[in-house]
Amino acid sequence: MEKVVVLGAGSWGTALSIVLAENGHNCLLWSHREDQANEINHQHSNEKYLPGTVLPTSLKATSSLKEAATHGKTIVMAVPTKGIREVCRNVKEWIQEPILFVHVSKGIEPDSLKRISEVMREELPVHLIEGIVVLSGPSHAEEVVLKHPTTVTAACEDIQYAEKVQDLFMNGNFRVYTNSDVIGVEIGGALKNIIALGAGISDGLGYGDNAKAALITRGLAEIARLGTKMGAKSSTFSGLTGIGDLIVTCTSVHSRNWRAGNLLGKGMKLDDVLNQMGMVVEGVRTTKAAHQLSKFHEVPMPITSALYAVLFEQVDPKIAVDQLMDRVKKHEMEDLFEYL
Ligand SMILES: NC(=O)C1=CN([C@@H]2O[C@H](COP(=O)(O)OP(=O)(O)OC[C@H]3O[C@@H](n4cnc5c(N)ncnc54)[C@H](OP(=O)(O)O)[C@@H]3O)[C@@H](O)[C@H]2O)C=CC1
Ligand SMILES: O=C(CO)COP(=O)(O)O
Repeated sequence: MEKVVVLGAGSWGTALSIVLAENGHNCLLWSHREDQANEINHQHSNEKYLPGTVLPTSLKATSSLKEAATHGKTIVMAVPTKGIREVCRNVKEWIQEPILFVHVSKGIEPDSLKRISEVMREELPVHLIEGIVVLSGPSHAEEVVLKHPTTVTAACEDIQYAEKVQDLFMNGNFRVYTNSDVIGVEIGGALKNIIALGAGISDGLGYGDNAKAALITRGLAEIARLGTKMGAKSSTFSGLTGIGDLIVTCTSVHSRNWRAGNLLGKGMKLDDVLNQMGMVVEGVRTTKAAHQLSKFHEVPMPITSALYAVLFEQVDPKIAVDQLMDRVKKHEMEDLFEYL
């Protein structure tokens, strides 16, 4: 039994805390809202983020970051990308020994263009980091709490830390693989949200399965094109954190990115969509970051550019789709030519 703390009591932080608590670990879940920590401790529920889910009584919550930071030697960061820097800055004040950090957030920081593990290394003193592992894959919180079979990947350049995280989380319903390609796992997990927004828009416009299959397949091509340029292994994109997460996010009604895209496709304005969602829609900020990355690395990313135009330049979604279809002729495998 290990002592593990999870920072961030939204859907994913809570679902992962349940996995850890039910695996027999002493898991403490930190919420930045005292009322939510009280609800978890006394009602054994988190109605805003996982309605109807009964939390194990062994799962404890706190709103004290000091208590959380001194609970054990493993910290799972489960706040949205936008909150990672702030939480790292605040928690490091209380940490007293090297910590194995696990992050589960799927995004890229706009402007700095940093991946989450890079942001964490910028904010946390090196002597406080035992290792940083990214845990990612096709895994909607709503299905994890129902104990439906789920597979994810724990990635770290130093595979012993990925294996430690595999041991912590793995059980009969939650299968964890390991990988050493941190760049590929982080890029795949972050950029699939852009394509999921696009798939939602396509469905909202009333287009069918042909269009969605096209978005998933050509979306993967542009994610891999950028990712490999950034140093990822191309094989990672055919794994759980690449095509696996793309499939689940583009096809599931649980996906906040798909749902947000669907409302955009039906004509709702972005601000109204985000207000209505009430949960994080990572793909919006990541579209901005990926658009910047594609320019920086001079990698064509037509679907990302179309999404950028819809989200930030008020281009009508139908016109954006027409423009994607009207692009110049291409060979499907042109990316492979570079490697032949
Ligand atoms: N939900 C899922 O199925 C999965 C999510 N992920 C990823 O996990 C990350 C977290 O997502 P998820 O849990 O779903 O998001 P939610 O929107 O469900 O919850 C976010 C939680 O983080 C809290 N929070 C936001 N900003 C801060 C901050 N600065 N400091 C402290 N707490 C903060 C929110 O608090 P408040 O209530 O006050 O807003 C809320 O409790 C995302 O990057 C997402 O892509 C990955 C796999 C699956
Ligand atoms: O990453 C996820 C599933 O793997 C969750 O996706 P959403 O953030 O779109 O709900």
